[in-house]
Order: sequence, then C-alpha cells, then structure tokens
Amino acid sequence: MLEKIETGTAEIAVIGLGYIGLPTAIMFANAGFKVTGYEIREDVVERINSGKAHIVEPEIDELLRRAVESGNLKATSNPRDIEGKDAYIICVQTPLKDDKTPDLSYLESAVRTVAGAMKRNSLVVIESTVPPLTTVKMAGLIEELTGFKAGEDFYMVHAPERVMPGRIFKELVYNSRIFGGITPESAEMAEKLYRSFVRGQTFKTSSTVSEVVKLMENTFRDVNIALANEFAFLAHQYGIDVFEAIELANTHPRVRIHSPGIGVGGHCLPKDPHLLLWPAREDFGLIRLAREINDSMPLFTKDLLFSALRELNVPPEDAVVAVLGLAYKGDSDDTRNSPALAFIEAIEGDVAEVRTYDPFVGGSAGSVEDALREADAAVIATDHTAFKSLDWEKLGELMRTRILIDGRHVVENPPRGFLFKGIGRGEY
Ligand SMILES: NC(=O)c1ccc[n+]([C@@H]2O[C@H](COP(=O)([O-])OP(=O)(O)OC[C@H]3O[C@@H](n4cnc5c(N)ncnc54)[C@H](O)[C@@H]3O)[C@@H](O)[C@H]2O)c1
Ligand SMILES: CC(=O)N[C@@H]1[C@@H](OP(=O)(O)OP(=O)(O)OC[C@H]2O[C@@H](n3ccc(=O)[nH]c3=O)[C@H](O)[C@@H]2O)O[C@H](CO)[C@@H](O)[C@@H]1O
Repeated sequence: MLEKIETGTAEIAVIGLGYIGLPTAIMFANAGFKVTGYEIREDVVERINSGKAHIVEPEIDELLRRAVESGNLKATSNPRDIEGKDAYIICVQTPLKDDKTPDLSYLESAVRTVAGAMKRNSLVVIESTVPPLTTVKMAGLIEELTGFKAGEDFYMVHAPERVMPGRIFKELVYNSRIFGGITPESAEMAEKLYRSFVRGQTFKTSSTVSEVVKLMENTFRDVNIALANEFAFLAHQYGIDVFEAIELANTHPRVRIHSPGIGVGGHCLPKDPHLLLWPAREDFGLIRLAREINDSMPLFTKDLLFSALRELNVPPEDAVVAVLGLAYKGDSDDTRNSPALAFIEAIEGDVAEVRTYDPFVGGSAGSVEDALREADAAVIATDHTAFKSLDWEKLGELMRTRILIDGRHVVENPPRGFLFKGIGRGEY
C-alpha cells in the first residue's frame, strides 16, 4: 500500500461529490492518482463526467476539466465501480435532524457501500465532520460487515476538512491537516496519501481527538460570532456603531472580535456545536446559548425592518420587501441553513410581498432593479461582493418607500434619502 501511494499507483474512491468531495477528488486526480468519484445523485455524476462543476468555487471549472480530460477522474453511481480500491475517502453530508440531533444516515449508508466494495488492507478515511467517537463506531460497523479487523486488516482514519468555501483550492494545499487514526499506522498511511498535494503542516493523533478538534474549531467561531451579536444588541441600546467599536477594540494585541450580522448559516457552523455536545452526558450551556443567540438574529433583523416600516407609517401588511441575497455568505451559491431564508420565513406571513434576488442562487426577481421596483424596503441578507458597489441613491428612485436594512455591514455610509438601519449600527 505504502509503495502504491509513493509511486502514485494507489487507486482512490471518493464517496460523495459535494462542496468537499469534488474538490478533494480533483486534487488527488491532478496529483496523478486514478480517482473514482462515487455519488448517489446521477445528475451530478453526469455533469462532472462532462467536465462541468455543479458548485460555485473559484478555479473549479479549470481544475475539474484538467482532472476529467487526463482520464484520472471518473464519476459514477454504480457501487461496483469502486470495488477493490486502495483508499476510500468519505465526504458525505452530516446534517442535523429537525430535533437538532445528528443525522448520520448518509454516513452510515456510505460506510456500508465502502464495506461492500473494499478489500483487505484498504484505507478508509472519513473527511465528513462527525460527533466524537463516530469513527471508532464506523470501524466497528465495517468489522461487522466484512469480517476484517480494524487496524489489522484495514486502516481507518478521521481526516477533518477545514477549507473555507471561496478559498477551497488554496486551503486544500496550504492548510495544516490532522489525521486521526484508530491506530498510529492508520494515521501514518493517510498522512502519506494526502502529502501528495498538501503543503501545510500535518499532525497525527487519535480519531476521537481529531473529531473533537474539528468540532472545537467551528464551535469557537460560532461562540465568537454570538459574542459579536450580543455586542451589536448592546450597541443599539447605547446608540453607537458597533463596527466602529469592534475596529477599535481589535487594535488591542489580544482581542479579535468577529462580525455581527443577520445570522450564522452554512452546512457547518449551525450544526457542528450540536455534534460536539451530542454524545456528552452534560455541558455548561455556553455553546447552546451561543447557538440560540445566532439563531435569533433573523428575528432581530425583522424587528429592525418592522420598526423602520412603523417609522414611515407603512403598514407591514401592505409592505413589499426586497431581500437581496439568499446564500449563507458572500459569493457563495450555498443556501443551506441560510439566515436569509430564516428571515424570509419570519416575515412572509406578515407583509404583502417578499421579492428575492441573488446573483448566485437566483430568486423571484431577475435583477436588483426588478426586486426594488415599487418596493417599500430593501434588506441586504448576504455580503455578495456585487452588493457592495450598489448605487443606492439611484436605486432609491425605483422604490415606493426608501427603507434600507443592512444585515451584513455591506453599506459603509447610509445613503441620502433613505431610512437606514443596520445590525449593530446605532439606535432602532
Ligand atoms: N461545505 C463546507 O464548507 C465544509 C467544510 C469543511 C467540512 N465540511 C464537512 O464535510 C462534509 C461534506 O459536506 P459538503 O458541504 O461537501 O456536503 P454536500 O452535501 O455538498 O456533499 C455531500 C455529497 O454526498 C452525496 N451523498 C450522500 N450520501 C451518499 C452516499 N451514501 N454515497 C455517495 N454519495 C452520497 C450527496 O448527494 C452530496 O452530493 C460534512 O460533514 C461537512 O460538515 C464541509
Ligand atoms: C473555524 C472556521 O473558520 N471554519 C470555517 C467555516 O466556514 P464557513 O463556510 O461556514 O464560513 P464562515 O465564515 O465561518 O461563516 C459561517 C456563517 O457565519 C457568518 N459569520 C461569519 C463570520 C463572522 O464574523 N460573522 C458571521 O456572522 C457568515 O456570514 C456565515 O453565515 O466552517 C467550515 C466547515 O466546517 C470550515 O471548513 C471553515 O474553515
């Protein structure tokens, strides 16, 4: 196996070709390995085999084309095509159920597929973010299904993915990486394989430490954003601009306050704190409170909008509201857990009409202008780069009432002629 990795002849199967799996498959393919991408969505398989990506990410089209044209990357929905591979890399989604407990059904089903295809001495890597102790449990499931012994007959590793959408192809190369093996040999094997394209530092540990590290990273960010949101809430009561205060506080050498906003979305931050807590018997409550604060921000944005409508005597039930941005963050097409959607859900029954526009996702309007025509309020819900250069004084001419609510600190200076309110931007 080691020799196959070192000579680039190891055959790799990547399970799940989404935001993480597809870029990972591309990296291995362009590093010279034969990669088979196994994906249950046939439309995705077809697109990838024709050299076209189904997700938005800088550089992906060119890098995917190279991987497919070289013959190194093939996608399939047929589990027989991944039989007998040397390494299996599982990148399926690990969302929450409605009751906020982890839905590990995609992972389990992927592990079952791998167990049905692998051979003795295969390396199985879980890249998906999982609750603590999951990798050990999945190794047990593979043992049950194959009769192989984990650590002796196959290698098993948790190798969390830490890339930031929008910078995936740079971070895949330069981020440091953690390989949590159920045995030291497992971690070593995965490290060798990933060294084919990783230039960052690499660390080896146990699978449970690695699972916790990944979850701590995103929980740290979520809790810090909640703190920033709490500061924004206070700033409204003191009538100051929280962004000015944060900028000044961040000149302290040991302070780095995050940015408040309409909420925390995406596939990761809203669920990873729950994954971290799930197997624990008890916790102090800080992490849960942070989640509640961040989840309440779309409602806080609704309060800002409704107080503005009241100020200008527009009855909410007559109001036409244009929401700019549906994606969970700037320049992304991903709407998973997007606070923009939570905001829309919160206002929908209370206003006359909600129009939406997003340059990456689409929406009910085809342009910013179409969304704003005869509208009473514009609400910026996503920090897309294109929204930063909008000429509000000109756009205001299209609107029936000029209310602008900035949920993402996109507008630096309140435009003239508007009633402007932003999260953390003074009184409301
Ligand atoms: N998106 C991110 O920014 C990011 C960053 C770091 C880590 N992660 C973690 O990586 C994992 C994957 O996230 P993602 O955003 O790529 O998800 P995704 O939904 O974009 O991709 C998962 C893909 O797996 C496919 N799939 C599901 N079950 C399958 C099965 N049994 N067999 C084959 N294919 C299957 C789905 O159809 C989908 O295309 C998650 O655990 C996530 O927490 C995500
Ligand atoms: C620890 C860390 O860095 N993890 C990253 C994170 O990446 P992400 O794509 O989820 O992006 P974020 O930037 O974290 O944004 C999430 C949401 O929070 C809002 N936000 C953000 C900053 C802020 O100060 N105030 C905010 O309100 C933002 O608008 C958006 O809705 O998880 C990935 C998956 O595990 C990781 O791989 C990746 O490293």
